[in-house]
Amino acid sequence: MGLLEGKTLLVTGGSAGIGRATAIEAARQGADVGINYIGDDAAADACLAEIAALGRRGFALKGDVADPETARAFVSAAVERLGRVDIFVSNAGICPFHAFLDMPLDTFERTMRVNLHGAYWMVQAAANQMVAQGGGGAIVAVSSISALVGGEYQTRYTPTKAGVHSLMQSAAIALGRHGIRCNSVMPGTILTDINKDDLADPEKRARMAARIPLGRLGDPEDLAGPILFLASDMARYVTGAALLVDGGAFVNLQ
Ligand SMILES: NC(=O)C1=CN([C@@H]2O[C@H](COP(=O)(O)OP(=O)(O)OC[C@H]3O[C@@H](n4cnc5c(N)ncnc54)[C@H](OP(=O)(O)O)[C@@H]3O)[C@@H](O)[C@H]2O)C=CC1
Ligand SMILES: C[C@H](O)[C@@H]1OC(=O)[C@H](O)[C@@H]1O
Repeated sequence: MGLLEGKTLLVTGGSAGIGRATAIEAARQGADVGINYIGDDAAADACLAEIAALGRRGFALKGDVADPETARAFVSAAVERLGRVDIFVSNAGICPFHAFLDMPLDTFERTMRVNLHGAYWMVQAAANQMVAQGGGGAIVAVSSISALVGGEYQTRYTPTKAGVHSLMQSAAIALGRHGIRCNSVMPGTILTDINKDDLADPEKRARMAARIPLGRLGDPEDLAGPILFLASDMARYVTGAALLVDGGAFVNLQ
């Protein structure tokens, strides 16, 4: 029997990278799965096909997480298609690399709106559904090692990841009385589309890899287990926690 047998799980940014790996592993573990994405219809369809091949129900909702209306639509679609929301994974995010001193206003605002505002409205919509249906629930947000350490070209990104971590801590307090647990994962450097341009520089890629005691950059599938553990009943007494999933990069000072 799978870890998530009989549960329903929603994940934002489920068409690619960490969200996609999480969606597919959740289906493998017995969950029905709804994914949100913003643009890549073919990738969303491919993910749904994998969920169906695992014998689970799935649906996709296209929409921008920065728009609070997308959160309401995603949760409504989940109730209509899957009946309820047991687990919510807030994952969608962007990271346009740019220098600090000439940061364009629109790059700053877009990153805040997608990564932080988007997580806030999505988590609130999912929590309202969990409270209304009863029986508790689990919320996992994808924060980052970047909540704890900086990046020269990530000055509008790292505060959003610290904000997501903080949101899970406060939501854990607000929702504990409803039996809803809220935790975050903090990935290190994971090979996905979000950083393929940045890591195309072989020198930077080698420098990032050299910092990792486990000897390699991460793959999206490395996150699925930790996310789904926190989402599962095996973590029933864990809330307000943050789990680094970075191959040991953070602790490697010297
Ligand atoms: N990769 C890494 O090294 C790390 C990533 N993270 C975090 O992990 C999360 C996932 O990143 P990752 O898997 O690498 O990224 P990817 O670029 O591989 O995937 C991003 C996903 O989010 C979707 N998406 C992007 N913008 C929006 C939006 N405005 N509304 C709805 N969906 C959106 C994309 O949809 P579509 O396919 O349609 O474009 C896609 O499904 C992010 O929050 C990121 O900050 C944290 C630490 C490290
Ligand atoms: C996109 C970056 O490569 C990635 O994003 C994060 O949150 C990590 O800290 C990496 O810098």
